[in-house]
This record gives sequence, C-alpha cells and structure tokens, in this order.
Amino acid sequence: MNNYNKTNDVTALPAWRKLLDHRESMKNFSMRDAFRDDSKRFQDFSLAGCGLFLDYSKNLITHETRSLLVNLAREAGVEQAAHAMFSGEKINCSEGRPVLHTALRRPVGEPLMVDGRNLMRDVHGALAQMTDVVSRIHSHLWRGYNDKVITDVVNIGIGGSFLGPELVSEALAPFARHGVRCHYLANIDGNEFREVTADLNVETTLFIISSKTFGTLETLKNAQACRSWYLAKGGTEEKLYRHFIAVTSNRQAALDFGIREANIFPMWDWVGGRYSLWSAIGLPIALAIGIANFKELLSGAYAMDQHFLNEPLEQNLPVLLAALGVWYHNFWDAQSYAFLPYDHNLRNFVKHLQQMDMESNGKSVRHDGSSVSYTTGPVIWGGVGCNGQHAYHQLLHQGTPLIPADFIVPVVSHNPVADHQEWLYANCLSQSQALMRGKNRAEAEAELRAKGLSSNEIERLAPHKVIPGNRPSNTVALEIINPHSLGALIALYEHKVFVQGVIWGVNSFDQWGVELGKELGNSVYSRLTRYDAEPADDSSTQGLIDFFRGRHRG
Ligand SMILES: O=P(O)(O)OC[C@H]1O[C@H](O)[C@H](O)[C@@H](O)[C@@H]1O
Repeated sequence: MNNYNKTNDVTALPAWRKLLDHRESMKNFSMRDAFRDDSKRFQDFSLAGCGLFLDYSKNLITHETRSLLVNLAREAGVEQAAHAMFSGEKINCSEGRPVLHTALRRPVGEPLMVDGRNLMRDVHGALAQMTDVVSRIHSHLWRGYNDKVITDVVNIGIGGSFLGPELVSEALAPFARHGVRCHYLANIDGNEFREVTADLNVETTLFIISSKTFGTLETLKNAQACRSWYLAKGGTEEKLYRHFIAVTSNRQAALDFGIREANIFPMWDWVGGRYSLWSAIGLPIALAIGIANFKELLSGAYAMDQHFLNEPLEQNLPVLLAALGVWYHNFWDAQSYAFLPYDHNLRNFVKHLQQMDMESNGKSVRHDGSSVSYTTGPVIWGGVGCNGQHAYHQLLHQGTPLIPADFIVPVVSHNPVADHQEWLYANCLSQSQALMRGKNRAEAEAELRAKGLSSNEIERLAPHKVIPGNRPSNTVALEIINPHSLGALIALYEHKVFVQGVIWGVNSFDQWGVELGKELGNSVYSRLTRYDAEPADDSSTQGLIDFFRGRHRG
C-alpha cells in the first residue's frame, strides 16, 4: 500500500468522479472551435522549463479540465509520492527497495542518508571511477593486449542495460569526438553478434558487460561468446583484463566470470534497470561523448528533478503530461500512445520509452495486492518523423482509435542541409495541426469541386477525404539536442511515468511479469537439445519443438 494514496483505488477519489461528469460535458468539445474562440489558448496551455517548451494546447481540454486533472494528481498523493521517492523511502513495495535513480544525478555535496548510509559517497565514487577509466582510455594510457589504442567499445547488455545507453549515444552522436565508437550487443542472436563483431579489431576493442544482476541469459551468453571471439582472434588470457569491464550489482558473479576487481563498476538494487543510464551503465555514453558531457546529461536530468519536486502541479511538466495521458487513457478509452520525434538522432527514443513506460506501468495489481478496475499502462509506440507520415500517420488521421501523440522536435540541427530543418519542423507542426483541425465534409467537397470534379464524383469521393480531426497531441520543442536538454527530456518522461503509476496505484518499479517466460524458456531449451526430455505440457510447444528438431542443423 503506498503511503500517499490511502484508498489506493483512484476511482474512489472525488476528483475521479468529477472527471467522469466532466467527460460527459466534453463529448462535443471541438479543439478547432476552442482555438477559434480563444486567441490566448496557445499562451494558456503551454509551458517552458529546463530548456524544454511544452505546447499542450492541442488537447481535448478546457481550463476546468486542467484543474480537475491536477486535482486528481493531488488527491492521488503525487506530491507526497515524489518526496517519498527522492528521500529514499522503500516505495518499491514488492521488493522492499528505495527508488533512487534521481540520486545518480545529484551534485556533489548533497548527502542522502538511507538506512544510516550516505549513498552519495557510493554514487560519486562510481562517477570518479568512470571518470578515471574514461580519462585513461581517451588519453591512450589504457591500451589493448598489443598496446594498441582502444577505438571501439562493445556494450554487452539488454533491456535497461542497453536501451538507455543506445538512445543517448545516438542522440548525442554530434558530441562523440573522442575516437571511441560505441556498439551495442543485446540479443542472443548470431546475426547480431556477427554484425557487431564483423569489422572489429580485437587489439583495439573493449567489451563492457552491463548487467545489474549479472544473471541475464542473453548477456552472459554474449559475454562468453565475446570472450571466445577475443581469444580466437589472438587476444591473450593474460591481458584479457585490458579488454573486459563489468557494470553490475553482482560483484561476485563478475569476479567468477574473470573480470578483474578494478574493472568492476558498481550498480545498486535501488536503481531499476530502465532508469539506470545515469549510473555506470552509462559508461559507453561517457566513452563516446566524454565525461564532461556525461555530467552535463546528469545536470539536465537534475534540473528536471528540481522542477518536478518544486513546481506547483499546475506548472509541472511531468505532472501535466501524466495527467493528460490518464485523461485519454481512462476517460477517452485510448489504448496506446504515440511518440513521434522529428529528429533522426532520436530515432530510438521510443524503444527506451517503451521499456520505461510499459515495464513500469504494465501492471494490473495495486500496491496492496488488489486488482485494478481500470486500465493502466498504455501501449507505447511510434517512430521518427517525417518517416511515420509515410507509414502509420494514416491511422492517426483517419483510423478508428483515438491515439494521443507526443511530437518532439528541435529547432536547430547539428547537421544543417539546405532548408531540410525548416521542412522537418514544418512537417512536425503540420501533422499536429492536421490531427487537431481535420478536414470536414464541406471542405472536402469544396476541394474536389475546385478540381472540377462532377457532383457525382464529389459525392462518391468526399466521404473518403474527410479527416475527423479533434485528435490530441503535445509538442515538446527545444532549441537543440545537447547533453543538458536530453537529460531533462529523458527525466521528464521518467517522472511522467512515475506520476501515472502513483495515480493508478501500481508499483512502477518491479517487473515480476518477465519471470515466467524466462523460466519456461529453460525447459523448452532442454527439450530442444535433449532427446530424452519429457514432452512439453501442450501440443503447440511440443509441435514447434518437433518442427525445430526436424530441421535444425546444429
Ligand atoms: O541488467 P540486467 O540485470 O542484465 O537486466 C536486464 C533487463 O532484463 C530484465 O529481464 C528486466 O526486464 C529489465 O528491467 C532489465 O533491464
């Protein structure tokens, strides 16, 4: 039971009931009319903070909606929950752990006592260890077994030990000027292994085994394969320590794998995998962009932390985004949410957000073990614009489901080409404008008439040309993607997810749902590889095992 939402059932809160009534009153609300009737709408429903600018005016909301949604967040205990999280309360109830990824970006000097221990000493100790190894590699003091300079880093990790670092490395590629290329090896798939290692030089490659538990199948199998690759390519056992680093909370397992003590970077159980890029899991980022830029990333996230903690709910970026998501999800029956970054370097942002959001709030049991009676975490999807306009925006504009969208767009490109950035920005705005205003029947007919079509043709075609509109979106604009603004942007969504979890009364920080598949995987594997194994419990699994056996050339 969380300490701040006594009922734990959000539908019992007065604000929820008022929102149900309000939803009824909004059934004929038209954004297009709202913009026509209120010239101050953009001004009233936009907010700047931490280098980001949020335009949330293209939403199915009025001033009353906003105050009811903010009241819901308040009644659900969001303010108390935020302080509980930041102060180290064990809010991850099922695992009895604090949730302190925010501690990873606190500046030196701000102590954080948890169970009598100042965690900040551990945090800054790890940051100092990162700083040292980055400095030694960038200054060519750290060399390979043949004394060659390190030019490539392969991060071996999956889930939170991969998606966050991958996102940040790509997003901050313009800042990678230290001669170290980052590669990510995540899946247990020979195709990926070959793709990652094909062009690597064993003499100049450093492997980072990133695994909070050091027990993840994919990561351990890849670590063993990379070790074999290193030895097969000429690497020596004696100098293996120059090519293998580990980031983990399971120190003993790393030592047992053969990682030298000094090459082990700490992780802690109070940092969830999907929130861990700010820790030594972010080592590949720091190797690519330098420790100074990595610290800028931390300071951007810290700025958003302070905004989230201190701004009133009405002026609070994560709270507003969270409340709007709840509004559509629980009162407009939206089942998914689209993220549409208009920047090539943010092309994998949605992958990180998928884990952050869906692994956090893809829950159906509240803190106290009771089942929810309402929908919780949405399906998160999306992709880079303008590409999506030529793929799935059709459904966004004329499909049957309501799918709220977040557009994310920088003004300045790191690589300006002709007027491309102007067109990219224009397309981002026009897509959200089209979602909002649509094209009504009269406009469709007038357009066809202007093309000289006959009235029969107009009658036939017009229904297909109508675009419903009134489809909500937010636009997060920023001047340029840099370490500070990216840190703030990622932290914005971390806190949005947190606020929604508080409102829904679920534990956003465990992930028991991923265990069963892993357990069953072990028994399927043994049936695939041992001919004396018991048959599977169901004919589908056994039939597919037989299909494999009949064809596999192992
Ligand atoms: O970092 P690791 O312990 O290897 O875990 C890697 C990933 O696998 C787990 O199954 C969880 O679903 C993720 O939250 C985690 O990030």
